[in-house]
Amino acid sequence: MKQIAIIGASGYTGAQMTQLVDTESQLSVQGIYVSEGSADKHKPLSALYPAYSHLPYQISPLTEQAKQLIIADADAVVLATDHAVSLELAAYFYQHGLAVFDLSGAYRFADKNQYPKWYGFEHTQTDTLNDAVYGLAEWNATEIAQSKMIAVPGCYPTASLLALKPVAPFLTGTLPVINAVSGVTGAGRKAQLHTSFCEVSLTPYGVLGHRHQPEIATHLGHEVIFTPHLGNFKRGILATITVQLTPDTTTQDIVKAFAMYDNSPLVHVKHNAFPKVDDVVMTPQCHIGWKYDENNHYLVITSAIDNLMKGAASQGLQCIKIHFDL
Ligand SMILES: NC(=O)C1=CN([C@@H]2O[C@H](COP(=O)(O)OP(=O)(O)OC[C@H]3O[C@@H](n4cnc5c(N)ncnc54)[C@H](OP(=O)(O)O)[C@@H]3O)[C@@H](O)[C@H]2O)C=CC1
Ligand SMILES: CC(=O)N[C@@H](CCC(=O)OP(=O)(O)O)C(=O)O
Repeated sequence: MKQIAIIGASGYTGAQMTQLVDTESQLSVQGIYVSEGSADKHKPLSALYPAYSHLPYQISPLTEQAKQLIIADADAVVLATDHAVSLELAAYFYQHGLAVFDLSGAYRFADKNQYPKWYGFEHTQTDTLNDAVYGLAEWNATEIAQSKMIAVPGCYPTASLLALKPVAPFLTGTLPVINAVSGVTGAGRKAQLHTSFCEVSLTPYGVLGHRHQPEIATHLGHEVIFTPHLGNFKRGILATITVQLTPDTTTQDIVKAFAMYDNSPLVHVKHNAFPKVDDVVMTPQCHIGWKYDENNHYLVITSAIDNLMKGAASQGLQCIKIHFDL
């Protein structure tokens, strides 16, 4: 039995992670935590999320004493916290010998020079960063098994990379264009004006400047144009990607490329049929649909995930299971 501590458990991804770990027979929740000064400390999780009334967990403040207890009792820590919070906590628990599964972006770039521009901080934890691997579960299982420092990918990068990586060998100099729409839970639980009910209306944001553009480009090995949109629904991401392939690429080449997912139970690929967000909401799955025009060599791929599941918590759980060989 592996003991998992979940930090940031009152937030959307942390609460989802708690529910997922609770259902696993070989995993146990060591404890669930928020910041020391949190308004939610000492509350039962079910007080925040009545849907989790069957879960017995009480939220604890992450005091010095709680950290010592985690180090003594837990095998792994899930960080469902803001990037700047994860930056410090990941290094702290990793250096104390625990496996760390960080849902934030604090360890997703190997190059520390990327962080000031995209995350607004200097990466001060270079020893831990050097050992970090990117937890794209279907692609990096060997690395995830071998390292105790796993940077779980972002939600948009997960949807985009699962769709694009199989066809990477056929890309040309023309940049793939990714248009993606996310549900509002993607922005987290804390109140913000732009995610309040009366303000949300389908719109692009972060145009030519979102931090997931370099994350996708880095882990694809090819520059991309990425435009995220906020949609007026709670959960889910739909990314539609248009890409020009080399002139000798055939439909059969693409069929073969996506066949790499034939043994991946969580990725479903269809030719000439496209997914809907509702097909994947509340599931750990990624659904991909594609169509190719052999005359102009343009491929359109659509990828759908639940941002809190395959885009965060359930991919984190996949990484935990790969890492501990469960
Ligand atoms: N939402 C999504 O779809 C996705 C989110 N992510 C990433 O996952 C992380 C969590 O996101 P999300 O769940 O949406 O965020 P939320 O804002 O919903 O939750 C953040 C959690 O962190 C806690 N927290 C804040 N400061 C500290 C601290 N110093 N110590 C311990 N706990 C702290 C908060 O509680 P309190 O403030 O009360 O202490 C809360 O429980 C972020 O890095 C995000 O970028 C990644 C993929 C998808
Ligand atoms: C709708 C919305 O606001 N989405 C978030 C992405 C959430 C996510 O994936 O966070 P990471 O940065 O940890 O990957 C955003 O665009 O910032």
